[in-house]
Amino acid sequence: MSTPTIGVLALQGDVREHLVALAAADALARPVRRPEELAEIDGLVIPGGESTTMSKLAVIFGLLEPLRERIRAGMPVYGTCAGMIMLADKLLDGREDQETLGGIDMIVRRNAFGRQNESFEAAIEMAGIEGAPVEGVFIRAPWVESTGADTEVLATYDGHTVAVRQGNVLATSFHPELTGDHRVHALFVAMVRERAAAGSR
Ligand SMILES: NC(=O)CC[C@H](N)C(=O)O
Repeated sequence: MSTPTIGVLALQGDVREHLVALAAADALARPVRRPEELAEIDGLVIPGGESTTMSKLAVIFGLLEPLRERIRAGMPVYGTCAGMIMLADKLLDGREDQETLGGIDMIVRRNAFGRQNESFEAAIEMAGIEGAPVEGVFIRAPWVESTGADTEVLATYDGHTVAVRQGNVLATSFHPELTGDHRVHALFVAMVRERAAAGSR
């Protein structure tokens, strides 16, 4: 496959950092704000930021249903922090009217680490990432409270699940886009390539 095009949901949050990390991991990266733009991408990153705002803007921009549809149809998606929250089938401690896209059979607790410690860094051993542990940057981060049978736990910290994958959907509580280490983005770009290769077979 030629270089995959990967969108970064650009409603709110640390969009620019993801664009840089994706480009470093050999993808064509572009911001996505409008439903029409979904037709042009092979995969999508949902950045960190504030999930309540992102959810509100996704409704206003008419993106909620189109995004849900693409995820159901198998488009690879990677969510960091607020992005992980957006990918949860079920959410705890969300705002009452907060919508998620879903995509991973898991229950995510919003601001779970935040209650203990607003932000911190920790070395994270993550399945699928070779070599040294990933530097996990946690900022008012969620954790995964429980997962369904088809959801793979890729990493834990302090007994809590902080990285998961279900099929084509990947999520981390932490922010690899802030560290200059592009291995997690490279893992996601490989998922996008695999999916595209399977589709063209
Ligand atoms: N760094 C982050 O993305 C924080 C997530 C934020 N606490 C939320 O609920 O959306």
